[in-house]
Amino acid sequence: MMGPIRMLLIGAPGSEFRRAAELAQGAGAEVTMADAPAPALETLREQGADLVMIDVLEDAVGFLGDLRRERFVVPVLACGISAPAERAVAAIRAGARDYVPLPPQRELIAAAIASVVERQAQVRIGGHPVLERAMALGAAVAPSASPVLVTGGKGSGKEMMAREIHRLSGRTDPIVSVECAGVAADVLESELFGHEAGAFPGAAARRVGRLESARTGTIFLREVGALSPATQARLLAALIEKRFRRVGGNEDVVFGARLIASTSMDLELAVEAGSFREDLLVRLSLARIEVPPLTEHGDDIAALAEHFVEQFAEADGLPARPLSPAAMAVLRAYGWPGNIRELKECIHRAALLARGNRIEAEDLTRADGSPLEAIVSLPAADGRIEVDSLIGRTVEEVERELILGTLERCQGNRTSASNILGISVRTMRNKLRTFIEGGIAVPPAA
Ligand SMILES: Nc1ncnc2c1ncn2[C@@H]1O[C@H](COP(=O)(O)OP(=O)(O)OP(=O)(O)O)[C@@H](O)[C@H]1O
Repeated sequence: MMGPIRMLLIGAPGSEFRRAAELAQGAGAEVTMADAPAPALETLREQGADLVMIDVLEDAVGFLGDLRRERFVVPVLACGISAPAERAVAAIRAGARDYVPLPPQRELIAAAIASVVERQAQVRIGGHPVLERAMALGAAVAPSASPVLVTGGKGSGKEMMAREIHRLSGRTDPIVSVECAGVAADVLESELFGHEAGAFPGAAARRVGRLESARTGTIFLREVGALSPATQARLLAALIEKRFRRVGGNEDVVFGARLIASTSMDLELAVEAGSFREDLLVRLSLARIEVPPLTEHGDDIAALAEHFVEQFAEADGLPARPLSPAAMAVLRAYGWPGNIRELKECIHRAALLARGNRIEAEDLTRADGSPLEAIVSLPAADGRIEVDSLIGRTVEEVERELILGTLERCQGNRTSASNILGISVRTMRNKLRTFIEGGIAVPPAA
């Protein structure tokens, strides 16, 4: 079970607020209403929430301060009925993500929920054997209680894999996902293990952590390599003893959830560098699944791109615009260092920027705005290759130059170059070996 988004609405009950709750429920959220910040904090301590919305007529700034002091990590939206601008600004300054005017618009509430649901997206695209092999491994380990380490490049689909393993595990409690990178060590410790009243100066009351709220479901730790040494030690002890204590507590809490951790860093290197515990890595690595980079299942690019086009069109309430053949060729030829997430963001930008009734090659850009087209090398626009300059050369020569030229463009990256050329990495390696044996210089591997 994935579990619906838990949304907490804080404000005096009124028709606008009821409307916001109805819209949120309509968008798939499970809504809890609190008529003031104090009972809302109680709810957060006991059961947490995925998204909070607070009326700026309440003390939103004070509430955001309480969240910080009690080390909660939860996105907060401010809202209000023609509220004075300074109240909205103060809430944003105090850490609210955004301001939603009331009465609420369906799209705004849906977008707010979608930003949280993004992580829960269920539709999995792609049938390339390389990805299927990894998925089969995930399915094989799903029923066991053993921890799983999911490795792979940034944005390659590690969380997607974790959710798939959870889905196939048969566990009825939810999967709870925690981001470990970029969160202060003490905040993360409370987030994971909870704390008792008085554990630290801001700890006004007991708080249940995510390991506890996952019950017998799955706890997913994103970028586990970012855990502090103290939290690593606590986590290892919890895995061994199947129980833990809340921060500042002396009562044991049963740890019944299954742990799945992801990393895009090389944890063996982190062990060598002394920043990650070897005993924890050994325990996490009992079941290890490598999610392949997008270029290794390049045949899935078209289906993924079309899926994202439809997804964004639906979210914006617009008709989906197809990708032109030239745009598709650029997508296939690009190296995708940021993998599926980069592809998804690229399609999102293109869907917003495209002016015509198709998404064209020039609509595809990287996050810095540079056009993808300029980065990839493609045959002439009409799809035909300029042959005049090639006449007189042997097929073998042309093939060699094409391979070496592509490899150079890819800064030596064998996988990207093979994908662009439409050959397997093994064929690429064999060709390169022949070139080297023939005394021809080959760009070093990236
Ligand atoms: N097979 C797939 N089909 C459809 N969408 C996918 C697929 N794999 C990943 N995605 C989407 O791509 C994005 C990145 O995936 P995900 O968050 O699982 O990657 P990650 O490797 O965990 O990322 P990070 O390295 O940032 O932790 C998400 O929006 C996810 O929904």
